[in-house]
Amino acid sequence: MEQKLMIEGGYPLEGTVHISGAKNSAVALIPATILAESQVIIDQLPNISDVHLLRALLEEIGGEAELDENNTLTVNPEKMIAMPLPNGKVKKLRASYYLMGAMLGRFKKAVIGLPGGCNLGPRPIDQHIKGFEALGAKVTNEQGAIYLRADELIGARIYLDVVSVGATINIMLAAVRAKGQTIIENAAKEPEIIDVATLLTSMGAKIKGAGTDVIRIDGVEHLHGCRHSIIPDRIEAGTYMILAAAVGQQVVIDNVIPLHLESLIAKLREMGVQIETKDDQVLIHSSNGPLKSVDIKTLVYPGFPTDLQQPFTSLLTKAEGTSLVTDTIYSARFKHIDELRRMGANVKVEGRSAIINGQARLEGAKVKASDLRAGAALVVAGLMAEGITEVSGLEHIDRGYESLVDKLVGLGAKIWRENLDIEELEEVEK
Ligand SMILES: CC(=O)N[C@H]1[C@@H](OP(=O)(O)OP(=O)(O)OC[C@H]2O[C@@H](n3ccc(=O)[nH]c3=O)[C@H](O)[C@@H]2O)O[C@H](CO)[C@@H](O)[C@@H]1O
Ligand SMILES: C=C(OP(=O)(O)O)C(=O)O
Repeated sequence: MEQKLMIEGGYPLEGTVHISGAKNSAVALIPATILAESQVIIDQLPNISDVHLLRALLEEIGGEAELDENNTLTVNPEKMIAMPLPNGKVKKLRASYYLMGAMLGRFKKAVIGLPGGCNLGPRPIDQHIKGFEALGAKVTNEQGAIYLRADELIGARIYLDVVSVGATINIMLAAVRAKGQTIIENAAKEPEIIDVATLLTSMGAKIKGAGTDVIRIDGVEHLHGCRHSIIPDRIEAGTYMILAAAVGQQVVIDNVIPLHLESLIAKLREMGVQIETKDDQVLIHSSNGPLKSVDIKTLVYPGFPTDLQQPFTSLLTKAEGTSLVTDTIYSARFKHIDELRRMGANVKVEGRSAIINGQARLEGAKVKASDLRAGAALVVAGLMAEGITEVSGLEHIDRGYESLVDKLVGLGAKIWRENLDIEELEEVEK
């Protein structure tokens, strides 16, 4: 049954919230297991729909993949085959494109339907394809599916024209099984890339420089099983930090790597939020006075993450003064703005920027999450607003936030799920 989120705003948050494993790592680590020749175990995966879909995709290609109640995934990749996946589950998430690199690496061929995921405007994969071609693959697009074939993969020097997390990881997945050395120049430096490189290295791959903008990979003939523990989700952690800054009294964000969130911490401090960092915790204290407006520009890591732009915009509706939010990664990532306006926010979008006039009095409304982080933005707004906010489009939020309701209830929020009524179901089906 389709559901909606109900939020009664105005209750302060207090307590500790535990952060799950990183979605944007998980969605690459799971396809990476295809490359091994024996059992791979990944601990602490987030319990989210993207993980369930990818687990099921591993079974579709003949693997054994079991997720237990502790969110540990055990994959036996031995019986996997190069099954074409032109349609179906691959269309439901963006990260299914990692099956291209992993299957190309292992089987030297793959057929993968063009990926889905959040609709943030165009999400090209030309740099992934450029990389696969440089390694010797023939790549064609036939009726919405990408066909990849190679007699053999041979290491190459690949310069990325745009810094891309997806292309960096995908090329790495194929290159670990290529002959000779691959050098990825202008690589992305996100922590999730280091996490994937750590898993591959535990499997026997030879990778140097992950986390810098030049990655060197010496291909190997065999990759073996291993056990890996995923990094914490910096975007989930950042979302709770924003929530705590918006409506928190004293909130401890537990299981986080503060270094991964330096850009957000700096911006929150600039707004007047009091933050303490420990080894694996961030503490947010309620601010003494009103929050100050700030400008943000999303950039590749270690810049301000595009995935936190939307929830951060909700927080800025509360700040004193005018803020400017510019998304240089996804210039159309502003579908949450109309919904925030319905709740009383004074925001307008001009080109790739949103201009936010602060100190708005938000009021509960019926709103729709158009994508994952738009959903997070509406949860922040709903908790700040007076009255009840109803958020539909929950399937987007469930792609990326494990136990959102339970975690927020644990902090004292009034939030619950309800089934959609018949009229709302008809509206969804239109
Ligand atoms: C650099 C960056 O912030 N990446 C974010 C991006 O990753 P995601 O992997 O989706 O995007 P990429 O990092 O690959 O893309 C970064 C930029 O390069 C462009 N591009 C990408 C690949 C390509 O072949 N051609 C091309 O032009 C994209 O349109 C985008 O403007 O969204 C994810 C989900 O929201 C985030 O978790 C990532 O942190
Ligand atoms: C947009 C996101 O996810 P995806 O790229 O998987 O759609 C996200 O994590 O914010």
